[in-house]
Amino acid sequence: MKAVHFGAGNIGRGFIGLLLSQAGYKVCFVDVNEAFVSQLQERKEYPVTLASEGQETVVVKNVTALSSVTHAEEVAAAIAEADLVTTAVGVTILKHIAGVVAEGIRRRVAVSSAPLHVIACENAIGGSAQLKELVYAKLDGESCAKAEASVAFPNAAVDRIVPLQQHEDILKVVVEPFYEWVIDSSQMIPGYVPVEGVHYVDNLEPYIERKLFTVNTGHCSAAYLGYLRGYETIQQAMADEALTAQVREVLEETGAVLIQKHGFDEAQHSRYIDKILERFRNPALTDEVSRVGRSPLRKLSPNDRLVSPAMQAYNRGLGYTALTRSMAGALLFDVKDDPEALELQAAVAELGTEAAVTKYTGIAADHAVHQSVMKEYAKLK
Ligand SMILES: NC(=O)c1ccc[n+]([C@@H]2O[C@H](COP(=O)([O-])OP(=O)(O)OC[C@H]3O[C@@H](n4cnc5c(N)ncnc54)[C@H](O)[C@@H]3O)[C@@H](O)[C@H]2O)c1
Ligand SMILES: O=P(O)(O)OC[C@@H](O)[C@@H](O)[C@H](O)[C@H](O)CO
Repeated sequence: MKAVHFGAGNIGRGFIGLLLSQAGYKVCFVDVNEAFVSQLQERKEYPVTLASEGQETVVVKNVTALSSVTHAEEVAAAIAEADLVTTAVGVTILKHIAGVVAEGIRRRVAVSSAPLHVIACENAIGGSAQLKELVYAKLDGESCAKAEASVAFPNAAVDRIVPLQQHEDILKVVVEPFYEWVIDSSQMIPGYVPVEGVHYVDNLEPYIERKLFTVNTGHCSAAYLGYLRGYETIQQAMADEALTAQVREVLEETGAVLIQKHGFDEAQHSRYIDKILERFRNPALTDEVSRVGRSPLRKLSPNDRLVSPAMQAYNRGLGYTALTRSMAGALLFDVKDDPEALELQAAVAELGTEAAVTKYTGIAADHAVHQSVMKEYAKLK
C-alpha cells in the first residue's frame, strides 16, 4: 500500500508517517524543506523517541520523500498511484498543495477508478472538506465527476503533542506517548482497509470539537497567558498555579458547551480535562509558548478554538469570560518572528483594538462577546 504524505514536519514524521509505516504503507513524504527531503531520500528511515520515562525509540522504515518545489511532476505521479494521501502542513498551507493534488487526481481518474482517500490531518474543523474545495477548484468538470465516484476526502481529528525539534539528527523527532487519530468513516469509500491505531467514527463532530476546544483551546490559553507572564515554555507556564487555574476555567467553559451539545458524561469529561492538563505538564517535553501560540489570526478566526466555543457558549446562555480572556491574550501575543502576530499588532495599531477584533473574529463591536474581549484586554494590557 502506498501513501503520499504532505508535510515532513513534526506531526508528519512524529505521528502520521509513523502510524502509516507501522500499518504497512510505503510512505512518500512531500515537503518544501530540501534538507528533510534529501535526508529521507538517502536514509529511507528516521527515529521517533517517546517522551516518557523509558525514552523508547522506534525507527520508522520504508519511507522516502519528494520536494513539492522541484519534484511536482513526480508528486502528481505518486498521487496517481497512491492508496492514501494525507497532509500535515498547516491548514493555511492547503491552498498551496491543492494544485499538485488536483493534478495527481486528474491523472489517476483518467485511467483508474481505484479508491483514493485524501485526509487533511490539520487542527481545523472540516480540514479535508476545505482541501476538497481547493482541489476541485483546480480540476476540470470531467475529472471532478469521476473523482466524486472514487476519491473521498474524509475529515479527521489528530492529537499528539509534538514540540519544535532541535537534534543533531534533523529527522529525529521526540513525541509524547499519547496519540489519537479519528477519521469520519461516513465520508469514506466502502470497503476501505482500516489503518491500525486509527479510530473510525460515523460522526466526527463531537470528537473534533472535543479535541480542538479542549486540547487546543487549553493549549493556546496557556501559551497566551504564559507569554504575558514571561514564560518561554508551556511546562513553565503550567507550573504557575494561578495560570493553570485560569486555563482550567477556560476548559470548564468549553466543557459546558461540549457536554450540553454532545451529551458527554460530565465526570468523564472532567477526567478528559485532567488528562490534558497533565499532558501539557509532561516534564519530558519542552514545548515553546511561541509554537503553541503561533498564528494568532488563525486561532482567533471564527471557526477556530477560541471564537467558536465562545460564540456557542453565548448562544446557549453559558459562560465565556475566561475564553474572552484568552482571546485578549492572543491580541497581546507580540512574537516578532510570527508573521500573523506582526499583522495583528499592525492592525491593532492602525485600526484600533475594537475594529481589529471585529476584523479577525467576525464579532460585531456591539456583541456581548466582543465587549467581554475588550474588558479582558483592558485588564491584561
Ligand atoms: N505539532 C503538534 O503537536 C500537532 C499536533 C496535532 C496537529 N498538528 C497540526 O499538524 C499540522 C502541522 O503541524 P506541525 O507541528 O507538524 O508543523 P511543522 O511546521 O513541523 O510541519 C509542517 C511541514 O509542512 C511543510 N510544508 C510547508 N509548506 C509546504 C508545502 N507547500 N508543501 C509541502 N510541505 C510543506 C513544512 O516545511 C514543514 O516541514 C498543523 O496543521 C498543526 O496544527 C500539530
Ligand atoms: O498546531 P496549532 O498551531 O494549531 O496549535 C498548537 C498546538 O496547540 C498543537 O500543535 C498541539 O500540540 C496539538 O494539536 C496536540 O494534538
